[in-house]
Amino acid sequence: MNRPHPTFQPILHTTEFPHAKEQHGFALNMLQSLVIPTFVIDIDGKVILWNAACERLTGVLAREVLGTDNHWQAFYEERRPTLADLVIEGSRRPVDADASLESQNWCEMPRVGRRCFLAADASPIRDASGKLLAVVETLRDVTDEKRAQIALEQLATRDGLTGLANRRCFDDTLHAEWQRALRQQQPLSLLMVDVDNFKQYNDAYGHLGGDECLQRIATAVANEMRTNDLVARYGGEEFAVILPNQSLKGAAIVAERIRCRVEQLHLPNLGSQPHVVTVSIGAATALPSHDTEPSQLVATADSALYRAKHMGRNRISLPNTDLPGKA
Ligand SMILES: Nc1nc2c(ncn2[C@@H]2O[C@H](COP(=O)(O)OP(=O)(O)OP(=O)(O)O)[C@@H](O)[C@H]2O)c(=O)[nH]1
Repeated sequence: MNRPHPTFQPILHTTEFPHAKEQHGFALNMLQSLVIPTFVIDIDGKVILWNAACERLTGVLAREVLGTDNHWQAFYEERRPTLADLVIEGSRRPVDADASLESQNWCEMPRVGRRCFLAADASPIRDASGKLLAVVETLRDVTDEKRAQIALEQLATRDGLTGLANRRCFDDTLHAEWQRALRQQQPLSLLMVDVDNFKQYNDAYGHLGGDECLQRIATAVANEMRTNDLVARYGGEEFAVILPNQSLKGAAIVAERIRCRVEQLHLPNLGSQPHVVTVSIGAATALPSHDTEPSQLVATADSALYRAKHMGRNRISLPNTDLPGKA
C-alpha cells in the first residue's frame, strides 16, 4: 500500500561521484522552486518531487503524493500512466532507452474540477554512468490556446448559420476524396440539394423564418448521413453531400431518403405546391481518372439538379435518367 511521505525527501542515490548526491539535491531544490509545474518520479514510479506550481495547477498537494504512485489522480479519473511513467516503461526496452517524450492532451484534472489541455515533457535523469535515476515531467496549461485554436478551426471550416461544413471545407474535402478515389479506384458520388421555392418561403415567413428553415433542413440532412459522408452548405439555400465509395445506385437511394426526410418535416410553405417545404436533388457519380476533375462531378450533379427543378421540383434526378418524384 502507498503511504504519503510526510515531508519531501529526495531519494536519489549515487556513489560514483562524491558530490553527486548534493548536486542532485540541489537540482531537485531548484525544480521545487520552479514556476513551471514539475514533478519527478523515481524508477519505481514513486513521486520524489511535486513542486508548488504543480500543486497550484492540479490542486493536489505534495504531501498527498510524495512517496506514492498516485500522481495519475491529479490528471485522470481512472488509473493510467503519465508521460513520466511511459519514459520509465520505455527505459526497459533497449530501443527506447534514451527517449524523452512530449505530448499534448486533454486531462480531466479531477481535483480542480475542470478539463485542461496540458503540454507535457518528460525526460530521464541519469547518473554519470548512464543509469536511470528518475524522470522529470514538466507541464504547461495550454487550455486557452487550444480553445482558441478549436474556435478558429470551426470558423474556418463551418457554416455559421447551419453548423455544417462550409464551402471551403467542401472544396477541400471533394479534392481529397477525389484523390483517394483515384488511388483506390473507387467511385465517388455527389448530391446537390436545393430547397424548392425558397424565395416564396422567405417572402411569406421573413428572412429569419427562412434562416430557421435552413437550419431544420441542415439538421435533417446531416442526420441521414454516415460518418464518412460530408454534408456542406454549398451556398444560399443549396447543400452538397459527398458520398465516398458510393455507386450512382447507392447515391440515388440516399438522395431519395433525404428528399423524403425533408418532406416529412412538414414545414409549411403555403406559397408552393405541395404546401410544405421540399427539396430537389441532383446526383452524379464518377470513377476518377487522371483525365477528369472534381469540377466535372459538380457540373454533372448541377445539371441533374437543374433537370429535377425543370421536371417539377420535389424529386431526384440522375444523369440521363429522371426518377419519378412525389410532387
Ligand atoms: N433566409 C435566408 N434566405 C436565403 C439565404 N440564402 C439564400 N436565401 C434566399 O433563397 C432564395 C433563393 O431563391 P431562388 O434562387 O429564386 O430559388 P427558389 O425560390 O428556391 O426557387 P427554385 O430553386 O427554383 O425552386 C432567395 O430569396 C435568397 O434570398 C439565407 O441564408 N437565409
